[in-house]
Amino acid sequence: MKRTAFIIGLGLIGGSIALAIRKEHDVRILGYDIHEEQLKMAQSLKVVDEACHSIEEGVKQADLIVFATPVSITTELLADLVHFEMKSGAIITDVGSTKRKIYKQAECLSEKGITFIGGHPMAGSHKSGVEAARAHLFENAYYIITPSPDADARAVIQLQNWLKGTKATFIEMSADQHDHLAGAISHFPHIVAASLVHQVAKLEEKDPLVSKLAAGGFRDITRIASASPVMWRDILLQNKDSLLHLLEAWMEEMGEVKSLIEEENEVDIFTYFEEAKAFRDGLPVKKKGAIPSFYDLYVDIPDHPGVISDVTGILAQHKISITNIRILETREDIMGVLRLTFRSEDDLEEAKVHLGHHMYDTYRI
Ligand SMILES: NC(=O)C1=CN([C@@H]2O[C@H](COP(=O)(O)OP(=O)(O)OC[C@H]3O[C@@H](n4cnc5c(N)ncnc54)[C@H](O)[C@@H]3O)[C@@H](O)[C@H]2O)C=CC1
Ligand SMILES: O=C(O)C(=O)Cc1ccc(O)cc1
Repeated sequence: MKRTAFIIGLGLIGGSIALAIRKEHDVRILGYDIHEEQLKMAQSLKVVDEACHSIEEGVKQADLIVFATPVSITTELLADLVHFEMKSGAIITDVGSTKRKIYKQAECLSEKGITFIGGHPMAGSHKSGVEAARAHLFENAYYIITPSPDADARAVIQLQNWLKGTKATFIEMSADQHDHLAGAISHFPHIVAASLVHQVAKLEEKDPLVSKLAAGGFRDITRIASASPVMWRDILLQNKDSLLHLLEAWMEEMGEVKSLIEEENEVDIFTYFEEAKAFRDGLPVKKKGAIPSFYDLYVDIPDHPGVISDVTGILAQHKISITNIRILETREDIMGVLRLTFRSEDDLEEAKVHLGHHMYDTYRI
């Protein structure tokens, strides 16, 4: 008899987890989503084998239960689990971007002998929905798990075995530490990205040219502002304390930057950027961390007709897929830069070698 996994919430992350589980296990995957069309789509994309019409229906059959709903919903749904029949030895986990409130809510499960181990794959995208789900979404990313101090070590290992198809690196920490760190490197940057977009949107009311000019750096730093507002509303509400501290610290720092500009303090303004650059340049690239797992390779390209098809042709010849391609700069008479995004570190390294053989200069940032 095949083991059964049950995924609740068949969006980007629930779908990607289901695909990653199937890659490594001969398993029956059940799914439930409150939105009928997501459920149907998940079935037609073969992300799940069977659709359940209620959470209770899936829970009683499952060896692994994964909550992949927005964090406020996960918190609510966990409370219902105590009323449901469950297989002995079943493991329950979640993928939410916040952990403290979910961990607190799950205490009522451990009191009943039900195993809950919280989790958060630290990779994803600004896209939503099962159509965007990919088995390799979490490859090389960190996958944080937040077991309670008295969690059964065997259950923690079993969970990692269930999820080994993610090819992520598991790391354990407390829910408090998770929220503190994720607040700084993931949640707070979303507030900043959204605020930058608001600032430009206000300016556009006075000068519509501004959004036409908003290219390059502005687009890069605000990409995450295109993510799901429901998901991010919930994250902010669930990590309120960490985010309020971060906001205070940020406003204080902006006050200091303001003074440096008012005083035209050349030395300290230079140092501000120099120190930020040194820290940013020193962030791990190969070992993917909190920064999501994008494999970007930059290629210097001469301004010459046919150069892009030459680059893509070399990759196609060696059967290397690219997930994204973008020309960052082309002006007359100067070299342009092409940004190629790959699915994995191996693809990127291989591309580097083959492009190098054809005299292309490549680098990572
Ligand atoms: N998007 C990302 O990059 C990442 C998201 N996460 C976390 O993963 C979780 C899911 O996010 P995504 O997959 O991106 O969102 P999504 O919007 O793609 O999927 C969420 C799914 O949950 C379903 N849902 C909502 N309420 C429900 C309910 N009451 N019962 C059953 N299903 C319900 C929705 O219909 C939707 O299909 C969130 O907790 C998020 O914090 C974690 C890592 C990365
Ligand atoms: O789109 C991006 O780069 C992200 O920031 C993805 C992301 C979103 C939420 C998470 O909890 C983890 C990763």
